[in-house]
Amino acid sequence: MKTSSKNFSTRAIHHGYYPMDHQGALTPPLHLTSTFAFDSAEAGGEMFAGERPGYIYSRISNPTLDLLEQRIAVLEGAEAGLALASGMGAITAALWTLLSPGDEVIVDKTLYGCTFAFMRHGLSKFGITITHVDMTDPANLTPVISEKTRVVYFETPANPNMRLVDIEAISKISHASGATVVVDNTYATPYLTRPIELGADIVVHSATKYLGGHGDVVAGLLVGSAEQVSEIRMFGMKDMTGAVMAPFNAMLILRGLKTLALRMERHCENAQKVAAMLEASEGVAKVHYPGLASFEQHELALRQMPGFGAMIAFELDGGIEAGRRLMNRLTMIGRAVSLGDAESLIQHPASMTHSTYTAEERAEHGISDGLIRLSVGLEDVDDIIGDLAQALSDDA
Ligand SMILES: C/C=C(/N=C/c1c(COP(=O)(O)O)cnc(C)c1O)C(=O)O
Repeated sequence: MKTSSKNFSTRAIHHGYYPMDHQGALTPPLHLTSTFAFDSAEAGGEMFAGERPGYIYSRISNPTLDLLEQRIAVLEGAEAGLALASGMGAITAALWTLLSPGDEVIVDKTLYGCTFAFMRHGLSKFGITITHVDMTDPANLTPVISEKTRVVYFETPANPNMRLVDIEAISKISHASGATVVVDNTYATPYLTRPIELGADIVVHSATKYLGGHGDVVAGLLVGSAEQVSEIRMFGMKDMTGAVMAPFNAMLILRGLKTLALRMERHCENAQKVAAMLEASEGVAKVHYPGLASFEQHELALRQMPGFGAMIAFELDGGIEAGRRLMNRLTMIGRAVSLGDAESLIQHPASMTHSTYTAEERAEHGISDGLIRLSVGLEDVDDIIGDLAQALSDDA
């Protein structure tokens, strides 16, 4: 793996916190408070007016969340960050803030199921036009984007079929037309890709996944310019969604970030071996993993990702029935949605995470009925491979 951004782990562990400012406490204090007292009535009024810094109410800001927001911003190379209740909270708070009736959003052909539902069945109820473009070829964006395009949105790699989007190329075309580029960086994490450094404006995360990394919290994060983040905080989060992260969850994500680099190294190392084993296995029709030479966008993966992540999508010769048999035969790998946990997880997008798409929409958006999604965990890779091999063997 090529080196990631400089001092990534050191910043993930130390940035923004000095123990001697907190009675020497090595671990940052957990501010389990919903509200904050004011020195005086005047001070309170000045804080509400934005004339005096300070904390008012934890639906607006909280010291524990502040530290997490500073850390994710520095790791993503952004000016500012915002902690929210979930990935969907981050996505919806950003888009409710950026969009008004009559605006258009251009999205890639493949999105996580609930993001797709929010765009297609949520925003469209309020006069926002959603247009899907196959962004694997940036040239497809040029004829579609217009002065009405407020946001260009995509995931890279995309959940669940692993499509990559060239962040730099799409950002150039989007900015030439005055659109804001929002990238969902859940699959890659800032350890493998920093969209802001490649020209994107806003990055959103389901921190539930790799950033928390232990399957014990639902959370969201967002980074961007100080101005954009402040606007999303005070409008999209405080008023439009109320999607506030609990301080305890912020502490869990802060802890997850400390080992993110370590975990992504092992996740990637395991996934590369698992992808190679699947590709060589009888009964496996196709494996979609950016680190395989056979991956359609392998060249872009080499250019955009120093490591290829730990998500694999694959299809079996026997279609979904064989896929179900495989999943049901596994003894260690968990049959569960979500991803990025220490535990390896496997699921069937068409009937689970992407069941928000109709069958026609799935076909149109590159989510085949036979596709299986595997989140490669941190177990010993021989055990992951062994579980898959025994589950595949009875079908071979
Ligand atoms: C069950 C959840 C899955 N995903 C979620 C998800 C979200 C939404 O993130 P919250 O679940 O609201 O934290 C946003 N962006 C991406 C690329 C995601 O994969 C899943 O796929 O298995």
